[in-house]
Amino acid sequence: MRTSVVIGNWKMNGDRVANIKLLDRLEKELSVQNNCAVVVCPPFPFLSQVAGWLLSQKINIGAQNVSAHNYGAHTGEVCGQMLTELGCSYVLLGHSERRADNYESDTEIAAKFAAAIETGLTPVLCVGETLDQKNAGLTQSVVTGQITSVIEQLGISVFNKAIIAYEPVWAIGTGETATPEQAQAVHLAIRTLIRSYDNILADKIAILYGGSVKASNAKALFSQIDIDGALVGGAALDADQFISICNAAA
Ligand SMILES: O=C[C@H](O)COP(=O)(O)O
Repeated sequence: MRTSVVIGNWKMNGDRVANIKLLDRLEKELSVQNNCAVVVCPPFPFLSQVAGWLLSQKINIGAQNVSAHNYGAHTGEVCGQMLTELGCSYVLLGHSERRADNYESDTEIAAKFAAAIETGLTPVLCVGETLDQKNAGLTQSVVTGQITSVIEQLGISVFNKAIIAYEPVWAIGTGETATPEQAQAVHLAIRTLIRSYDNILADKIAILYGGSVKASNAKALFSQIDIDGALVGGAALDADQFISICNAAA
């Protein structure tokens, strides 16, 4: 039995007043179960505020990015040690918005993955195909390539302390969700890929779905055997929605 994980990616949203309103509701109303880890990933400037507010520790904190480097002359970067010092235990890596907006390559993502592991953060490796790739029948080869790139650079064992999030790019922020069956097929392919390297790890690793997850579709997605939770964007900013999604996963 794998532990479910629901991660709220706030992306570049929030302000100090709205954050408190949202966190206050989550702290009061989330009945976190042992079989479901809940994580929120605010923008860097709010990490300290969020860490100071979440005193019950039933909600974990993640960052949306990390530098591949340690301390030093890397202007504008934030290293893993700084994130752990602020209370982060997770970090999103390779989100499609960073792959597109910041031209992050698989090689760079693997370097960040290594830095995350070294500093005690749990990397959440985001993978997924664009609409053109989907229409060309390339979904599984794109996703396999993105994961294999990390395995080839770092070895399979780093995935013992990692999460994979399948996020079809065409479903992100569009309101269009992969059907539970479509998502399950890709999740199974990912687990089969991991199984080809390590059978025990394949049964253990959490594979999350992301892409327009909401209260109304969460239960059906989570009913699929290889969907272990969600990486939630827009709905993570709405307390009612996010709490419902967490309840559906628990
Ligand atoms: O990181 C979250 C994903 O990009 C999904 O975003 P969304 O739920 O707004 O579609």
